[in-house]
Amino acid sequence: MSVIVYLENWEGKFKKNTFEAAQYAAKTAEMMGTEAIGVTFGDISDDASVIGKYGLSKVINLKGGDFTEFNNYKVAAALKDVASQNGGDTYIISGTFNGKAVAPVLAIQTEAGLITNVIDMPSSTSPLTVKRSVFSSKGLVSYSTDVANRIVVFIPNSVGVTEGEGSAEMSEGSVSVGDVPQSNVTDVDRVKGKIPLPEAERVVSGGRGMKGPENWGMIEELAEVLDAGTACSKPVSDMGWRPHTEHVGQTGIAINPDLYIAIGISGAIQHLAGVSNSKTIVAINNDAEAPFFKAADYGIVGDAFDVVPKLTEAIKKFKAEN
Ligand SMILES: Cc1cc2nc3c(=O)[nH]c(=O)nc-3n(C[C@H](O)[C@H](O)[C@H](O)COP(=O)(O)OP(=O)(O)OC[C@H]3O[C@@H](n4cnc5c(N)ncnc54)[C@H](O)[C@@H]3O)c2cc1C
Repeated sequence: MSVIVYLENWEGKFKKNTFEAAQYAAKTAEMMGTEAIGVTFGDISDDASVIGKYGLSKVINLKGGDFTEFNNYKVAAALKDVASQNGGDTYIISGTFNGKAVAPVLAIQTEAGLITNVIDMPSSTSPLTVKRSVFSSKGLVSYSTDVANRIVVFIPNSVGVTEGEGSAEMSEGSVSVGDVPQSNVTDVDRVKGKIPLPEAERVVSGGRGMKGPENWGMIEELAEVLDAGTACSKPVSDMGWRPHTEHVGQTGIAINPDLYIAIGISGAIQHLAGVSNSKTIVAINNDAEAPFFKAADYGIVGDAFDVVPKLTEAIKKFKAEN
């Protein structure tokens, strides 16, 4: 038995998600008394040895025509082949867009027990037992599988990363992926210069209380001083005030930042479904009865147009003095 971890890279670069997956796999392998092997695809421009700081010593790099474009069937087939070459029975995948596309295909290919939405390290590895978030984050369950192959898909930023010592060796591997279904990306509309929401450690979000798109400058300014991503409620993107890529909630993106600041958002259950996994929630609303205050760790009752510029200035001052 061994642990196989999908190490995603973005145009050859590793991000925090990759390190979190590496660390999750390394700790799971330690619990199982075995080794964890990372698998990454395509040309890597980053120094792969850095993965070792998160507990992995071995990374296999798969290159070639099969892996120049992302194809979830090919990635799944490759992970399965690496596992069969190395006695792998436990797969760790970060629940990114790509990770969520790979995991179910891999589950079918390997007849594995698939556990998604995991928010913590396993409490046991025999049988594999993990805590997962259910019903749009309104509940938690402990979930076990005793199937021979198992796949853990954890919610990004739910377990965090701690940098340690160590260095990983990356070697080129070869696998056979066989004939797999092909779906092609026909067009890419890239959002430039922004922190992608699923990876953001801090998010500043605006709702209908912002009155109109012309007022988003203060959301962006607060986001800039906090090095945060920007998000919005569904009506805001439906009205075209902000792009749909910023819509968070049950029907939008589910996020997991360390800090979520909700400005002029009422706190409807469908909105909370996508943001309530945030570690600290701050709500700013001029209605003291707004439901968001029940879900928030900190609340400011006040007019956003008065509070937000003052908050931005206070953070700027704090940063300048510290
Ligand atoms: C099937 C379904 C799925 C849905 N999915 C989602 C989803 O994924 N994401 C989502 O967000 N919504 C979703 N919704 C919509 C959701 O129910 C709410 O209607 C929506 O979240 C409300 O958006 P809001 O809080 O921006 O607007 P509002 O409900 O209009 O709230 C605006 C808030 O701003 C406050 N405010 C007004 N002026 C100021 C001011 N000057 N300063 C400070 N505060 C002020 C008000 O007090 C109010 O609380 C869904 C609904 C359905 C039925």
